Amino acid sequence: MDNAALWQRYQDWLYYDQNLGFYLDVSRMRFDDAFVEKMRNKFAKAFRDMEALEGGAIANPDEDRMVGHYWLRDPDLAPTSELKQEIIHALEKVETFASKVHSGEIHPPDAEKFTDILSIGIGGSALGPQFVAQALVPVNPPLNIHFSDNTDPTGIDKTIAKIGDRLKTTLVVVISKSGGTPETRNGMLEAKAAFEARNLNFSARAVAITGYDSKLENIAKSDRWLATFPMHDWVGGRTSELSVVGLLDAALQGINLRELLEGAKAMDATTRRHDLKTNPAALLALSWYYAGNGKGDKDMVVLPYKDSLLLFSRYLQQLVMESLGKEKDLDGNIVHQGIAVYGNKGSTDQHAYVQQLREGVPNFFITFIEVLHDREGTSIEVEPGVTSGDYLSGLLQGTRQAIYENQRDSITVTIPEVNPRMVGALIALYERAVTLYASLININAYHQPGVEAGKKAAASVLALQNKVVDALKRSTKPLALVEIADNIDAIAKIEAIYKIVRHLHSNHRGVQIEGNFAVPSSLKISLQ
Ligand SMILES: O=P(O)(O)OC[C@H]1O[C@](O)(CO)[C@@H](O)[C@@H]1O
Repeated sequence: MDNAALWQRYQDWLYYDQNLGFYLDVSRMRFDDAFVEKMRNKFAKAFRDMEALEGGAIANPDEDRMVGHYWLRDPDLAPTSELKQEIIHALEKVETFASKVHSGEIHPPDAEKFTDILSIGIGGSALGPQFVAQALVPVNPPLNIHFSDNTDPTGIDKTIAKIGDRLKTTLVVVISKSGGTPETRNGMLEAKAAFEARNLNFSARAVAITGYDSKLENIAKSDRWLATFPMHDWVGGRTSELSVVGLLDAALQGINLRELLEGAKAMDATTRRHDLKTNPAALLALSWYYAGNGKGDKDMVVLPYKDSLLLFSRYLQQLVMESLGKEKDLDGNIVHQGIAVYGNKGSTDQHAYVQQLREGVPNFFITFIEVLHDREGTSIEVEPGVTSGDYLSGLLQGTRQAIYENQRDSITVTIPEVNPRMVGALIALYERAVTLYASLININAYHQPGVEAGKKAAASVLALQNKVVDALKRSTKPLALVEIADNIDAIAKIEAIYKIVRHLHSNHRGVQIEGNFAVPSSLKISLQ
C-alpha cells in the first residue's frame, strides 16, 4: 500500500473518543473488507453475549457463576438492588477506611500513623494493584506500598528488610479471593512471624480482602484483625482490579478511586455499541482474531512508551492468557486456545528484542501504547529543537513504521496522559476486548482449570516429601534413591524424590547426601 492509501486507511479506521481523549488505530493490521464482512455475524453474537453477561447471565458455566466486574463501576447495572447496595457499600467502606488511616484515626499500636503497606497476594490479587501503583502512585504518597507475591523466602526477607524499622507502622493487606491460595497463606504467615519476632502485634496491623467464609476470613475474624473486606464471588481474580482488591491499596496510596472507576465506566459505555467501527474493544478483538487466525497463532507484544505503564503487559498477561488459554471450547471440543502476551516498554525494549521483531520470526503483532503528554513542566532541548519526549515519540513512530515495512502488524493505543481516569479506561478496554474475543472463539473466559492441575501436583510433591522424611527416619542405614522409593511404594516418583532430598539437603534440613552428585543413582541419603 502506498503512503496515500495508508493515510486513507488510517483515517478510515481511526477510532477517537472525545470524552476520554482516547485513540485506537488498527490501520496497521492488514485485514481487508472481506475479512471484516466475514466476522460480522460472529460479532453480532459476541455483542449479544456481552449484553447477557452484563444482565447477570451465568457467563461462567463451569463454576455456575455470574460475571459482574462491569457492575463495579456502574452499580446501577447490577441485576438486583441487593448487589447494587453491596457494591456501593464496599466502595464506601474502602474510602472510609483509607481516610481514617490517612488521618490517623486508625493507627498502629504506639504510633500516630501507618507509614507503609505490605500487600500480600498473587495473580489477580497482586498484578492489578502492582500495575496501578506503578502507574499512578503520587510522588509523596501517604503510605508507601511493598508487595509480597510469591512463596520465595529470599523475596520475602528482602521485602521485610526493605521495610526495616517501619514494620511497626506497616499495615498488612492480605488479598485472596479464595482465601486458600498457598503462596498467599505462606506470605501472611511469614509476615506474621516477622512482626512477632519484633514483638509487634500482627492482628492490630492486618486487614483481609477475601471471599465470604473463606479460610482467610475465618482467621481474620478469629484473630481479630483490624478489618475484613468482602470479595464477591461474581468477580474473577483477573478482573478484580476495580473491586476492593485493587481499590483498597490504591486509596491507601492516595490514588483517586472515583476517577479510576469513572474512566472504566466511560470505556464500558463506549464499548457497549453494537458496531465494530465505533467500538474500540471490538476493534481490538477483531485485530487479535485477524492476527492469530482466531487460534492465537501470533503473540501479542505490548509496548507502552511510558515507564509508568511498565507493568501493563504483565497485568495483561494474566488477563488475556488465563482467560483465553483453554483446552476446550464451550461445546467440549479440544481447541487449545490462547494468545501469548509479553512486553515491557519502549523504547527500552528496542535495545533488547525488537531486532527479532523487525527481522526474525514473524509470529507476533505489537500493541504500541502512546502517551501524548510528556511530563509536568517544561523540557530541556537535548538537541536543537528536540526534547527527550520528542525522541520517545519519534522512536515509537519509527518502530511502528519499520516493522510495518517488514510485513509485521501493529495496533496503536493513544492516551492523553497516564492518570487514574485513563488507567481505569485501559483496564476496562482490555477486559471487554477479552470478553468479546472469548465469545468469538466460543470459550469460557472465566474459569482456570489448568491452574488447578499445577496446584494439585505441588500438593502431591509436599505429601511425598513427608513420606520420604518418614522413610529416612525409619531407616538405620543410608538409603539409595531407589530404596527410598521402594520403601514408600513410589518408584514411579523417583525423580521427584531425588529433587526433594536435594532441596532438603541444600537447606540444611537434616538430610545428608554422599556419593557422586552427577550420578544420582550413586547417592546414599540419610537423616542426621
Ligand atoms: O485471590 P486468590 O484466590 O488467592 O487467587 C489468586 C490467583 O490464583 C488463581 O486462582 C489461579 O492462578 C488466579 O485466577 C487468581 O488471580
